[in-house]
Amino acid sequence: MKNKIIFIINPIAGKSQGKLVESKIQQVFADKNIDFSTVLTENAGHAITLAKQAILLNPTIIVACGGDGTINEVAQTLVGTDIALGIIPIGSGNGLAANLKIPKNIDLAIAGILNHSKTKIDVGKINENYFFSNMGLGIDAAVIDNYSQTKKRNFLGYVTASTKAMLQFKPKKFKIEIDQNDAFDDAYYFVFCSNSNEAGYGISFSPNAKLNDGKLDFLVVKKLNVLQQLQFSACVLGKCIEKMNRAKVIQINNVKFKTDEPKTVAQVDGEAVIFEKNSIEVSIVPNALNIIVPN
Ligand SMILES: Nc1ncnc2c1ncn2[C@@H]1O[C@H](COP(=O)(O)OP(=O)(O)OP(=O)(O)O)[C@@H](O)[C@H]1O
Repeated sequence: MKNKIIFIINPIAGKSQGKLVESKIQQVFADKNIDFSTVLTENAGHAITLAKQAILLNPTIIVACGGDGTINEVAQTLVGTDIALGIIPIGSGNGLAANLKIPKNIDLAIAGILNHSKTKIDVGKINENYFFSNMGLGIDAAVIDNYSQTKKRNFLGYVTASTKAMLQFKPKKFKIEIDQNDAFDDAYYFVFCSNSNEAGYGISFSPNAKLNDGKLDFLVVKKLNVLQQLQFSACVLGKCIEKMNRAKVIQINNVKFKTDEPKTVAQVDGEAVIFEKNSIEVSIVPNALNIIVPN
């Protein structure tokens, strides 16, 4: 079947290279006898609308050009369809693209859209929505919440947001049910479910996670004092959190979080999301997304 490719480009992702990417795509694809088109997002959430409109045109591939937030919006609409997701990673963190070994170099990433293989990956589900990389309810959610309020969409922005979160964060109380069994009931510093093995910038909280193992890697860390928080940061950098005795790492199918708080701030694929329910359910949907990766 002849490919028809639609590129959805976030112009403000990462270093705001969206327009440059659009012109490079047009240069590369113009003489390739491939049916393609490009469209730029205009605001947060717009990629969902654009992807729904794109699906009506019967493409074979929709390419998300942006970071994990843009990928999340585009891929939401593709779960369970035959249309494959492509990625040109021009975000700041680019965790999912790193796991899929999609190059950050724009020219190489575009070349990988032309010369690709198809595969399937698992998809995470949080209440009614999907995630593709990871979600969290602890300090990471506080970091992302701070980051969403900063204008610096780069590593320095994350460092500033992390420092502020470390100074202000109060552990969150959850009753946690795993695979239909009561498992934990405590106050937590870190609560994280991951489909992918990278969270962005080469940082990993779940180095053993696999995108196609039909499982989520679940990590909880009980509340920590200041020294233990420093140990946690060192363990994140050393990719060995599971060695901390206040941490538990388990592979799971689903998890339910119950809280007495009226609102819970979560991070979902690196974007802050507020849940106004006292129950949050997270599960894995195996092989639910077609994806293309460079050959
Ligand atoms: N034109 C736009 N103006 C403002 N925000 C936009 C626009 N288009 C998309 N967005 C929003 O920008 C946010 C950030 O996008 P994205 O996650 O792709 O980049 P990033 O945060 O730089 O990368 P990463 O998530 O990999 O760190 C998303 O929430 C998306 O909805």
